Amino acid sequence: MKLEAKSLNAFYGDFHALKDINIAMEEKNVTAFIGPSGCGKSTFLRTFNRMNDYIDGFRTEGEILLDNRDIYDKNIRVDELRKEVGMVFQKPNPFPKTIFENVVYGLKIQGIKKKSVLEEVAEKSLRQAAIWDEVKDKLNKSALALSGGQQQRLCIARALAISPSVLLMDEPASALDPISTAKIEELIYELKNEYTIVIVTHNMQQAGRVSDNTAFFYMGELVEYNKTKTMFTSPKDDRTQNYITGRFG
Ligand SMILES: Nc1ncnc2c1ncn2[C@@H]1O[C@H](COP(=O)(O)OP(=O)(O)OP(=O)(O)O)[C@@H](O)[C@H]1O
Repeated sequence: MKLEAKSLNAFYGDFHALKDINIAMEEKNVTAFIGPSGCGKSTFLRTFNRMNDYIDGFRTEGEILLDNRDIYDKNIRVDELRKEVGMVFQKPNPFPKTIFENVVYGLKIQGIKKKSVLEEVAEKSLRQAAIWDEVKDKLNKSALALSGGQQQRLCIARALAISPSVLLMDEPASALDPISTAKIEELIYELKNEYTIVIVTHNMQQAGRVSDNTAFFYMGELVEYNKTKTMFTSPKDDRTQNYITGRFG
């Protein structure tokens, strides 16, 4: 699915957090959002599944389009939207339930009860998230007993189980060790064959490794958006150059 923002402004009360953002992200591609702390990356990411709706005083102007549909239109059902646009957070957040119950959670909410269907989707999602071999013999054990890296892959499996088209990832590897991080990065690379992925990251090397395109944000503005290779070798804006060479942020 294609993701676009047109003249998007976002506010937390009086604070203008996103300023006239225009961007079109390609389908089945990985887009990385980079920029110094507080520049609006997470705010922008969360507009794509309307996670900011829960925040008092938050409002947007302009459009966020998912395959040309404005997701802030009043006819859009947010629960339907979230089936299309899955999200993985910075800290793994499995529910205090079994591994199996975690993966099938979204399906059960949708009213799917048939055991064979749940088992099939659980296996498929856990395989896609590259964690099946590690958990297949303990599906009925608590998810909280898994390592941090395993929990994060389980959360990715949980997001995939509802068959989204878009996967939003907010610093999905920042709480993980290098080996788990490498696994998540490989996984992102695999998943882009099927999903449109947007990842927020503070790690320039990671953006370079996993993304096709990169968007650099600074103080609520989208400063530069380009192919990742181009952005990292010949940034157009001085602010991008300073950031990617580690001069600030
Ligand atoms: N719930 C909120 N209420 C008020 N202001 C907020 C809220 N969440 C974020 N902000 C402000 O909006 C701006 C953008 O925050 P955001 O979390 O999107 O930045 P970020 O680039 O993702 O930062 P980081 O890299 O540190 O996670 C910041 O100035 C922040 O203080």
